[in-house]
Amino acid sequence: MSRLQLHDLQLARGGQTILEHLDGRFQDGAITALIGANGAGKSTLIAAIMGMLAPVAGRVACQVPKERRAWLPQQLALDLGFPMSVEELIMTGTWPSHGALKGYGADHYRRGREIMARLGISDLAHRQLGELSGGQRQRALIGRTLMQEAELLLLDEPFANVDIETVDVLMEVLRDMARDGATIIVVLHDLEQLSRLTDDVLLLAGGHGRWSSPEALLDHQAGVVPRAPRLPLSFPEAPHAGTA
Ligand SMILES: Nc1ncnc2c1ncn2[C@@H]1O[C@H](COP(=O)(O)OP(=O)(O)OP(=O)(O)O)[C@@H](O)[C@H]1O
Repeated sequence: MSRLQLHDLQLARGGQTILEHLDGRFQDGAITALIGANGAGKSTLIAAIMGMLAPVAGRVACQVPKERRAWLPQQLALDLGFPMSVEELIMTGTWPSHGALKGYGADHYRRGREIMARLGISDLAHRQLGELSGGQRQRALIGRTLMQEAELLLLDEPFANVDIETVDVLMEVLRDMARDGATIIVVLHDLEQLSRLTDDVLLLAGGHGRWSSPEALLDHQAGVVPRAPRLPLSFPEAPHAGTA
């Protein structure tokens, strides 16, 4: 089953085509790695999937309701300087379905506490976001998507500037969300993380997309540079239009 499909998608930025003839299905309950060199078009594709960028041609078919779609940008892109506690942030996860003005019920608060316990941040509930470490902040942000009951989750380098223990916790939570049927797409640059976490790979290169498996990608990388720790090093040639 796939609730997110790309059909001959063409995307442009500033009048310049960035990606074209992009096809494929993201499987429900699977975690897909989105990889590619800087400027390959990863953020552009994410913007299109989130409905923030209209395609030049083709389409994104997404059956996940808007209130169940969540997008977690790179931490650096987030302004977390405004006064808000960890608990308050997590509770905002109810906004897309419940509205921002209705206030929260006892059930919401109970779920919020369960989520913080699961993420190991209960003792930080009343801490301001600006006073958190990178790992603590990322746990809180993932907590918000759990509160939202996100069924489509896009994450841009979620493990950057995050401690090893937090990486383990977050990977476990993401795997659980996928097991519950969520479609998860994660921009990654780290091969080890990719092989631990993901089921599928969508590689962007040369304006095209190519689907692969983590195993095939790792085999290819091992042949190119033994013990290569980081992506991107070299990618298999992306097929040209019509040959995919
Ligand atoms: N608003 C914009 N106007 C014009 N060009 C843009 C705009 N945003 C991005 N681009 C260009 O589109 C191309 C794809 O950018 P995109 O941010 O999607 O790549 P990326 O794969 O996410 O890169 P990175 O790994 O560096 O985040 C780049 O050449 C970039 O310079």
